[in-house]
Amino acid sequence: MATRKPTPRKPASRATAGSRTRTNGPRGAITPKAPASPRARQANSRSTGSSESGSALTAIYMFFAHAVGAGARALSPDKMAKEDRRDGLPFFLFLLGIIGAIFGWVLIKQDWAHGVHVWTMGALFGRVSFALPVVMIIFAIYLMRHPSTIRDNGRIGIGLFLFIVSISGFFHVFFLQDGKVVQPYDGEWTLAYSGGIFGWLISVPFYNTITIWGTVPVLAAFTFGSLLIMTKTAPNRITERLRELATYLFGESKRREAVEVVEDEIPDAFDGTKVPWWRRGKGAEDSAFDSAIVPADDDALDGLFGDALQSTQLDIPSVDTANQNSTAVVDTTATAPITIPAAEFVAPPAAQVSPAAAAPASTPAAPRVNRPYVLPPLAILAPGTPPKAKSAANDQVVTSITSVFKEFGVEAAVVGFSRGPTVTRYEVELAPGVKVEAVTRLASNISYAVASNEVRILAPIPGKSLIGIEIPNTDRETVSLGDVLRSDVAAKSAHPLTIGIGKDVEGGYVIANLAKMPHLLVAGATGAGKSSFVNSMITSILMRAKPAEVRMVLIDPKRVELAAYQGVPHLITPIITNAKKAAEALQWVVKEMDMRYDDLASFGFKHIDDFNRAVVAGEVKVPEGSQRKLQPYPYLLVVVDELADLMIVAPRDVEDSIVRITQLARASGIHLVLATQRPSVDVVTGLIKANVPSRLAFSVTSVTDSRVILDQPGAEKLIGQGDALFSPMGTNKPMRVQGAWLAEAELQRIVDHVKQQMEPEYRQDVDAPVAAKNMVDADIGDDLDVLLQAAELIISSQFGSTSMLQRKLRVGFAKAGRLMDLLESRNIVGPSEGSKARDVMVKPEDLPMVLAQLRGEPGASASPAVAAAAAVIDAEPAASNLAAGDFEDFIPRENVDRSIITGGNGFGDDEDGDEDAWKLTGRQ
Ligand SMILES: Nc1ncnc2c1ncn2[C@@H]1O[C@H](COP(=O)(O)OP(=O)(O)OP(=O)(O)O)[C@@H](O)[C@H]1O
Repeated sequence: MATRKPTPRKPASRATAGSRTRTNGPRGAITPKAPASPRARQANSRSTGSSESGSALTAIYMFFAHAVGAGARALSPDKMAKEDRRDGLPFFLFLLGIIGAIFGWVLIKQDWAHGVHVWTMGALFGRVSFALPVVMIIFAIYLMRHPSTIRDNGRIGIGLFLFIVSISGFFHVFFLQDGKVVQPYDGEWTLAYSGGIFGWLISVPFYNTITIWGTVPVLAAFTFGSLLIMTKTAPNRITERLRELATYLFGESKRREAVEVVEDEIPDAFDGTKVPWWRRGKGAEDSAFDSAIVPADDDALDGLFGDALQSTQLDIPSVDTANQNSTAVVDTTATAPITIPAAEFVAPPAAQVSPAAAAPASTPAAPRVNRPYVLPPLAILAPGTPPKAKSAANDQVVTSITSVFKEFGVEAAVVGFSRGPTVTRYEVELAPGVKVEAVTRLASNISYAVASNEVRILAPIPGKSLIGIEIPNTDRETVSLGDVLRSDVAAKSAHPLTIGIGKDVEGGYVIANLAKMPHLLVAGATGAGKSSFVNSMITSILMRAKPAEVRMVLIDPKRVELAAYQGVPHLITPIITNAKKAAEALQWVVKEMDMRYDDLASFGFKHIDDFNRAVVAGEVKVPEGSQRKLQPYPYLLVVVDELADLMIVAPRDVEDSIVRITQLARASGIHLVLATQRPSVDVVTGLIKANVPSRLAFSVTSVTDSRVILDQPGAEKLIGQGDALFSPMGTNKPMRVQGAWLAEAELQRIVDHVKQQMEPEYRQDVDAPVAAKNMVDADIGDDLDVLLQAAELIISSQFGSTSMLQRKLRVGFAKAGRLMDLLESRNIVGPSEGSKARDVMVKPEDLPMVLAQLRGEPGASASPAVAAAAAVIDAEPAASNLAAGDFEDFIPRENVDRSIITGGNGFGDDEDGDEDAWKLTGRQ
């Protein structure tokens, strides 16, 4: 066994000290960005000079760390953005491993080197220490390749440590000295050749009580447990995991294929490709659906080991800039996303069919895409202007405010400020007994002193006993969407509807979860930054969500704002640019919502997330005999870029649809974003406002507009170009944010990326539920019966005369003229030719079909003549509205109000009453 040797103390203490300094290096280096609080920043800047040499060392250290990290990632299939690297700590482990190998292996014959080894790792872990360099290097490489999975890496680290300690325990009970278990007082050399301190700690309590016969099973249980922790395996899934491991190592056996079809249908990625379980948690932080791919499993593990991350997320925005330089408006608890196993959006059954018994015909199995859907890399987005903690202008403003207080004899002082990208908030403290109004009254004097008419006073700053004076920066900073999405808060939020909003006044990132809003009203004057926000929002979703997770309906009556997104696979219909069709699309959304609710009700779920989770877990069973294959529903995001345009065309319908969607859609995973540059009461009606609880106000021209959006003044004081007040549901004090900016080139790159991944699959089935209902055109109104008679008369007689209609149908001249107009608008008769009878365009054999069409019956297909005529009519709006594309597939033809096409006045054509061609025939 081990022989005692002289203790080489010096090398050991040197090594320890070295370790300590190195540990500090990388930790400091990987701390994200500067703290947000101004005082902290000032403190930082004071200490900057003295730590210059330290930062040079850190830079050198990080240079080598990144070089090794790059080597570790060279063969990895996953490419990583520069900003996502976390090489500092893993490099430290790597260095330890190399040093351990040098001392423990290469220089083992040198007494001094051997001594160093014994006094460090040897004394701690015993004989296992000889294997530790390999373990450390492999773990370091793993960490370099998987930096974002902090939660998983922590778990694996704990499991690995327990594993090593358990093995040390084995060594400790089997490598005895003089037949006895080694004790610490036997010295380091003896410990090093047994199980070390850790081996002693874990084994001796058992050895002394239950002898070696009891200790070995206990140590085996620890070892086994550590493997379960490392591999994230709940005890009830061990056999399944072993089978998966066998599959991964040796491929799928034919016998298994037959048995485990169901399991194969729970894929990890969008396209259904399977990923070994130990990598499933990988996407937990950045891809919602990955995190819950095996929900039952995760729950079991979370129950065992806790899940601090999920349980600590809050419902309402939390401002924690001092700690993380980020403001989270994120909540993923209630609407925790689920895994969508199938690639495609699958239509629910028709509304009138009992959802549980719906036929599979309405839910066609979409073709499975073989290629995995890859989200765009964050590196595609450029960084913004580096934030400044302060500038000379800030000191100047502090002096100006202080002199105003002095001049007016107000006992108050500026005690600090926090500089945001657009404005700086100066914090003013009042002397005891001084009224808050003493400062608020001075608003215009302060404006005058700082030469800015956009001074906003907060009395008090929410959460602080201080008055805030917000004054625009003369040197604004651009907040890039890339920086916002790369922030820690964004990385931690797994929800696919999490979007980057921008930065707050303290320089913290503001991230929001659309699912929690659950609907958003965005308003602001023209040029204030509304469209830029809508772009950032949609791009955030393209960056973070796969089409199977989020689908979108984009309504862009202005035709240019959202055109860039045409063809992205998240769309369920081409971008809608026609206001009338947009109103109809909203009605379709209401139907989709109703169908989702039918499903929720019939399967007994309250929220679509619960339903989806249950579908993924295979817990939802369709009734006996039903062929329906259940699929999870993606979130549906409906974006209206100019609400005013819709409200002009069909105010009642649009308002009805919006109100219905906003009242109910939350639980069905449907979320609405309404943007307008006309925040007046006729556009943002009381009903709409009452049901859209989250608001984002950009600069507006009047205080009235501000009240319409936020129910309070403030937005009129904003300075435009993305400066906004954000009031998510549940907050009464809006927070000031600078919206994230996205350059057109970046947007184009992202759109190109997602378009390359997948073709859009526009909904083809939407006609089905609507077509089942008779849809009489609005312009026919109550005249359907008489119009049918008129059509029958004219088509069967092949004689298009208004007089004939007057006589045969016993209607007045005006009514007969209107009927003729209606028939002309449907291309049943030709245009008026003075006193001559009109041409009849439809043959008698097509009469039944034409009557069915007029009745709005489902399935009524047009005759070739009518179809050709209809095509000409349809070509008119399509030609002027190319982006509407295939929207006819989306809204059934029967639903289109053709009165806008006819241009008829409703009172007959140019028939002048003396048209009497009918009389000429001599018929009665
Ligand atoms: N977040 C931002 N950061 C920096 N500049 C911005 C930001 N948002 C908007 N801007 C600037 O303001 C200009 C107008 O923005 P945007 O087109 O979004 O306004 P809008 O409110 O949509 O106007 P409109 O209603 O006329 O379309 C942009 O061209 C850009 O220069």
